[in-house]
Amino acid sequence: GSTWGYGEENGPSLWHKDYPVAQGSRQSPIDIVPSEASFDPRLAPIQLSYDQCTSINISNNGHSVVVEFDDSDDRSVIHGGALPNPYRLRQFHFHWGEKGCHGSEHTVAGKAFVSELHLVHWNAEKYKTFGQAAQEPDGLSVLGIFLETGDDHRWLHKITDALYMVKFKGSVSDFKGFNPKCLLPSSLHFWTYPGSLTTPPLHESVIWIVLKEPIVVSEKQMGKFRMLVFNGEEEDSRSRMENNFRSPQPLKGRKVLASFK
Ligand SMILES: NS(=O)(=O)c1ccc(C(=O)NCc2ccc(F)cc2)cc1
Ligand SMILES: [Zn+2]
Repeated sequence: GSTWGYGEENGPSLWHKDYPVAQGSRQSPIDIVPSEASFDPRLAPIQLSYDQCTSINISNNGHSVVVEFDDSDDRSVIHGGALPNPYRLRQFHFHWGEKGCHGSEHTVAGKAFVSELHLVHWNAEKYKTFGQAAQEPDGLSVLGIFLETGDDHRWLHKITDALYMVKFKGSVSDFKGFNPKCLLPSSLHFWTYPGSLTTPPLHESVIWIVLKEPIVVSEKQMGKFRMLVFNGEEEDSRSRMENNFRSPQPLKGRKVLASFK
């Protein structure tokens, strides 16, 4: 089909036809091999200054569920790691699999998790707009957090309770007062490497920061993500939103740095 997706006809293995950078030298996600990552003591700890963050809405963009933030000033930023300066929080979204299967994008020594949360930030100190930053090698930074199944996550229900309002592609709903700090694991130990957007246009503009420690959510909570659909309300093709992940891409000589021994 004309637009990209995760199906047989428009999925990741076909994206290179419209987006040749799909076969580039710094594509994401990757398989992170801890034993081959280099501990770098110069990496600053990750700091998330999200206390003044302003969430605006939650929406279904036909590929994932996205919570957007007001990024008109530096009220919510990430800094540390290998970042040259603070990067502004713009949105977060998830990637997940089907029931009982894996759905993360990054893997750790070949192990995939049930889902992966991406907190997307951009270098507003250097670039005027997100769109411009998204085309620059140091323009974006995405914080990746793995989700594994176990007990209910005490705060994730704030998101899963809102999913029924954005079942169909193109639906948007108010979503104010949500601080994603509640979705962080206890340790901010991370790996970092230069990569790309994991969906088209696949721009090679992301400094990835992937947390080692997953957060725990219940299978029931994950099930609520799977009641979303890729299609719009008026379309007759009904397809459950699941397996919206790209698989690991070639490392092509990149070095993965670790913030911990
Ligand atoms: N899964 S991920 O975290 O890697 C990811 C993050 C953001 C985007 C995005 O903003 N796309 C729209 C877009 C892309 C480039 C632009 F220039 C403008 C909008 C895509 C993928
Ligand atoms: Zn993502």
